[in-house]
Amino acid sequence: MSGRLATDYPAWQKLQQLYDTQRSKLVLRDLFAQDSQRFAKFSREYVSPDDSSVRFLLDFSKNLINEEILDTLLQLVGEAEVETFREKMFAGEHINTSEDRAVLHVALRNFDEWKISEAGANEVSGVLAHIKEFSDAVRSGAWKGYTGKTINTIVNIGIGGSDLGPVMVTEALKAYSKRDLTAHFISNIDGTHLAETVRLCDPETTLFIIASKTFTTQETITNATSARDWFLATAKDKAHVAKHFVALSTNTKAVTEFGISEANMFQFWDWVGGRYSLWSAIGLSIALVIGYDNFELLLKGAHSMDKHFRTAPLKENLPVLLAVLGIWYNDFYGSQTHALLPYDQYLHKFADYFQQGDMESNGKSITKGGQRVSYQTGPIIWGAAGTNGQHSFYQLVHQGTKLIPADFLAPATTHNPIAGSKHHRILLSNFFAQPEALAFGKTEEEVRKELGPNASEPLVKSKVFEGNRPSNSIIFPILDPQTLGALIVLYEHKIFTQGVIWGINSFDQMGVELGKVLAKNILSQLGSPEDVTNHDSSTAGLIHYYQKYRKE
Ligand SMILES: O=P(O)(O)OC[C@H]1O[C@H](O)[C@@H](O)[C@@H](O)[C@@H]1O
Repeated sequence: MSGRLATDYPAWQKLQQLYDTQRSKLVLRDLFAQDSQRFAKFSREYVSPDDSSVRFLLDFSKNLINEEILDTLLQLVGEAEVETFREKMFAGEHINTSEDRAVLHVALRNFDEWKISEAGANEVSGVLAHIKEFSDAVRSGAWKGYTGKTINTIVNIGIGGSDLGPVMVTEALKAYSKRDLTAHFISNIDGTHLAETVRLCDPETTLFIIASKTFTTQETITNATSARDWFLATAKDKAHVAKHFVALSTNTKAVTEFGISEANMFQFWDWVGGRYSLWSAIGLSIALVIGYDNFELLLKGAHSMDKHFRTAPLKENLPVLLAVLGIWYNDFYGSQTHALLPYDQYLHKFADYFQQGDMESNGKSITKGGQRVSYQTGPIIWGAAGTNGQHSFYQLVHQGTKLIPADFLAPATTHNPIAGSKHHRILLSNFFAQPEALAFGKTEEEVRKELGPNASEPLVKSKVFEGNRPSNSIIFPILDPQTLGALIVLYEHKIFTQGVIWGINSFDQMGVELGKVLAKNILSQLGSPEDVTNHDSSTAGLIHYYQKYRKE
């Protein structure tokens, strides 16, 4: 029910009891030793309901759970009415209550399969056709710049959801990219980002894509204006802007005021949240880089996971399973963070992407009913591609004082089988070894045996790995567009499920709005020290120091 506190559910109380009474028995070494069927019980294979070549294995057996705990976690999903809310989302009900909006990113990849009556949902295929037509024209060379040259560079200017999805996906699917089309992404308002990027561009062959749902975001509009100035410094005539600037937005008025014609605007709708927008017109840069057909496959893979989420029983439902495992650590073990650790260089932006996806969605402390929650909500999401992380932060994950649940992801087959796939075998041996080491550690006895009788006590102790650190492992045949689509949606619906259980609105971002307003106020006071008013002494002191030393 909207606004209910998670602690009100009987299953929540039972989970607390289970945690209190069974925690000491939840030792992975013992759990595996006692049950030869543990892997079979706690792993599931996802096979796309639309294309059986798209599949992956989720192994969640290395979690601190038993069947009773899993059943109770799933009971919680039932009591929180996740399935009812899920149907409300798919039906286009306004589940984003604070903004009175539908949450329909699922409609963007629906290919008219499910009937969705919300205004705009029937326009999706038209925008996809526009994306296809335009991306084909640029990629084939038919679209020319103002001097008749072919476009060989695209620059996406956007921030947050209008940047991270395209960045992550174009990196993830680089193996499918058109290698003679270079893609850059400018997001930061720091002029360095723009300056260093345009150094690499030729105005005659560069296409700027201004990506902003609202078309009012200060960073994006400022960057877009400066990019246009840079372009016009060479092109001179404003009429040439039409061949080099397109916009992705819901705000036609602001786009045309900026000087981009409606014909070069790709629409989407207010029911697409920024962090869920890569499936919309915001994905234009993806279609340009990997081609429209591959973009469509990405959407198809996403839709298949929507279907799975909508139809699979809770116990088989992968987003639901990931969600409840997360809740178990976040709310009962007190874990503050969750690591995403892809063993695939192409996925090196995956954790960055879900940092926004998860933390902007579930970083809330007020329920939909307006009550302050008395429990933990969204975790801190972080991570890096393996094996790099192993040589930086894994030490703490293995032997530090914190419990850090982690998801390991890897492809069975690499796109780059160099040295006869030797690299990939080494990579994957690490992908298998790390969860194993985290789960089972190394006992004092094992260390003593290894070091011999003369080893000092402190050395022995320092080499003990307590183990019992939980993880999920996800392994898929190869990172292709459909699989990537499915993996992204796996996490999207995990986030959705958790948000419903916590009773929060996962689809607004009021915390981001405050920062924007405050910065605008300060910007108007930066001129001279007398203008700096209504601040605490710290903020005023910092601004004064800046005013003293700036050179412009
Ligand atoms: O696409 P826009 O409107 O420029 O917004 C960019 C970003 O702005 C804010 O940070 C938030 O609202 C994000 O969710 C959004 O993705």
